[in-house]
Amino acid sequence: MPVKCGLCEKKAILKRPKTGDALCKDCFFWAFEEEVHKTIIDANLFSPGEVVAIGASGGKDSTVLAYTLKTLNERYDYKLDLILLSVDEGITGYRDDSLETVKRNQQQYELPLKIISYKELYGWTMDDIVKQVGLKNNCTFCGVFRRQALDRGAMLLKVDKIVTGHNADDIAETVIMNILRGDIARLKRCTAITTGADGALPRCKPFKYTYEKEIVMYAYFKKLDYFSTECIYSPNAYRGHARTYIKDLEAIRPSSIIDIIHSGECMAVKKEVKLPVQGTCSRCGYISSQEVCKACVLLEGLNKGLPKLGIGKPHKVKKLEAQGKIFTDTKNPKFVENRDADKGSMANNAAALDF
Ligand SMILES: Nc1ncnc2c1ncn2[C@@H]1O[C@H](COP(=O)(O)OP(=O)(O)OP(=O)(O)O)[C@@H](O)[C@H]1O
Repeated sequence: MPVKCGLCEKKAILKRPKTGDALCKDCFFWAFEEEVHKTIIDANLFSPGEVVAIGASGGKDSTVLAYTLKTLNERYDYKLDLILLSVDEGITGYRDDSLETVKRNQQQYELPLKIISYKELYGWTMDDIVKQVGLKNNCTFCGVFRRQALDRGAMLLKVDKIVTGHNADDIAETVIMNILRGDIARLKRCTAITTGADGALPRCKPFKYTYEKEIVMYAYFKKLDYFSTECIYSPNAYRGHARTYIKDLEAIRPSSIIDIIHSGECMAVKKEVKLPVQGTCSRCGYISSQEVCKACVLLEGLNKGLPKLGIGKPHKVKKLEAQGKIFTDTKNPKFVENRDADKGSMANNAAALDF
């Protein structure tokens, strides 16, 4: 006998990975969207009239996020101005193709789109960077630059908030990775649904409690147009291990993903523990817990042919500084000379974008 939908009389066509409920297509869409709505309302993510940039990579998560936010904005009259914001990292055969998907999404969802590139911001594409640094550490450059590029693009657009498609699996992976690395500062903030509310642009994750498998199912049954190829420059190996571990746990007990997020939320850091203090980068003005932000250090390394600069701990940067190989003190006239000589330096490129 066919299994009936748990919410209506229709035939069930799927079993929800998160709850195990048998549902028909329409009830699944409804349950999925309502859970995201509940997350948004419970966390008070948006206020009427806000301009919200959706970090759009063309992948499944951000495509489903754009579609769901547009649907909910209309259904519940959030009164948000939604904009798609894409970062072009300059990865031939990967990002150029996924950006074509975003351009189609722009037409399909009738949302404005802004594309900002590493080349215009930093003077380097990821293709150039990989040629110089090789495959091993390129994810560090890409991750640091993308984070900042999204903020810079959002500031250009004068938006109030950025939303990204980070889902429950991503957050659970990050909790595990931060535990394994003993990174208390990141552990403390990685489960927050909104970050950066205290200074820079707030960044929200409406899919914080949404399972990746359900996002894939939603995209599949809604026949959404998304790009599904992995980045050609090697997936982040360390995250890959955490991902496999989470998937194994999920297979044994689906609630593991939410349980790990809840555990992360419940962890408290003792008052005595010294945590990095958020300030601003003395070079580019971007938020940083160091005198010079990671993006500027990485960029300086690239421009000086020292690509390993900034990979690893800040004390290594201090050592190079002591040896006179780099200058991170903006008040030091020697540094200014060096910075001005840099081809495509952050300062020059940021100025071109009116930052
Ligand atoms: N190039 C980009 N431009 C704009 N936003 C991006 C870009 N890359 C990632 N993001 C944002 O960061 C989120 C997490 O990115 P991640 O690289 O982990 O990819 P993902 O989990 O495969 O997500 P997606 O399926 O949306 O690509 C994305 O959902 C998106 O909102």
